Amino acid sequence: MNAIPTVILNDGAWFPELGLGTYNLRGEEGIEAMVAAIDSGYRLLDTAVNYENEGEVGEAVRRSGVDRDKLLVTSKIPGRHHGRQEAIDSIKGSLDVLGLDRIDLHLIHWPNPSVGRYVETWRGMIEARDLGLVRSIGVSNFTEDQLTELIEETGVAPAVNQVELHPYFPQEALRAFHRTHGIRTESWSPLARRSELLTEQLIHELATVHDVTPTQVVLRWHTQLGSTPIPKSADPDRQRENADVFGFTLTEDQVAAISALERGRLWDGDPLTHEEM
Ligand SMILES: NC(=O)C1=CN([C@@H]2O[C@H](COP(=O)(O)OP(=O)(O)OC[C@H]3O[C@@H](n4cnc5c(N)ncnc54)[C@H](OP(=O)(O)O)[C@@H]3O)[C@@H](O)[C@H]2O)C=CC1
Ligand SMILES: O=C(O)C(=O)[C@@H](O)[C@H](O)C(=O)CO
Repeated sequence: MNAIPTVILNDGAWFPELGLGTYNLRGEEGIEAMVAAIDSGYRLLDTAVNYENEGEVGEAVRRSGVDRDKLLVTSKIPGRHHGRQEAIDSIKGSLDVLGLDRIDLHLIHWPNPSVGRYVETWRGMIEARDLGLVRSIGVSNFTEDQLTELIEETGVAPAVNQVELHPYFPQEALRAFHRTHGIRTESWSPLARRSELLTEQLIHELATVHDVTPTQVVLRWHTQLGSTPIPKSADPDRQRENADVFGFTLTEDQVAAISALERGRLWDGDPLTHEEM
């Protein structure tokens, strides 16, 4: 398997082109699944306060035997912790639960526009970064207008925006905005949560052409769009399959054909209306 390549974020930090989602990976089984992923070459683990598994992620990092500086842990601030001081306190809480002395990338999980505190929260994140509690700061589920507001109010662009992105919802306009502002796109639910996406005829045809699996076609599409997918799998074989996508290249026409599967979000996760506390 080719090693997972890295890119450089707008703050100079390195960031993998593919990582592991950990939603619902919990307990001893969850820890073992994460350690297996790290053994297979994953270097980015994506968690959140609301996943209630930061403890498992920290334990997997310690058990893996891989140098801490070669691993990257992402966590996220929940809606109930919005506010400047609340954000700093939330990050300190995450560090405690993780049992780590630094979080590599911290995100605002959802903007929660009706609460109206994401700019204040962002100011707290900037402070936390300056205090050395987190290395990089970013957001999740932010729209173009909300990103613009953060940048205009604070002068600091997020390093990453983690958003719903898969062939059914390719987010072309938002990705173009990210490129203009040096924001790295990260794809959540990159496999569309194993919906019928993996049975699409086009995806199967391309898998045959490249002698890979349908899942690998989809994940390679993400990386060629310039986004970091974070597929979740509890299974070591599927984890290896998902990470082994850097040995073939889709043509531009093939990438465009996959993007043409667009049909919308998986569920009602529109950040202008969906809020999570
Ligand atoms: N910021 C946000 O608001 C959000 C962030 N996320 C993040 O994104 C991550 C990934 O998204 P998620 O929603 O979990 O969905 P994914 O698109 O990653 O799909 C996960 C599902 O696909 C299955 N799967 C994984 N690999 C394969 C494979 N090779 N073949 C067949 N099936 C496979 C998994 O099953 P199995 O485990 O059995 O392999 C699981 O059922 C989350 O874990 C979380 O970290 C997700 C949603 C929102
Ligand atoms: O997984 C996440 O990060 C979430 O924000 C979840 O709430 C996810 O959106 C979900 O599972 C909602 O059904």
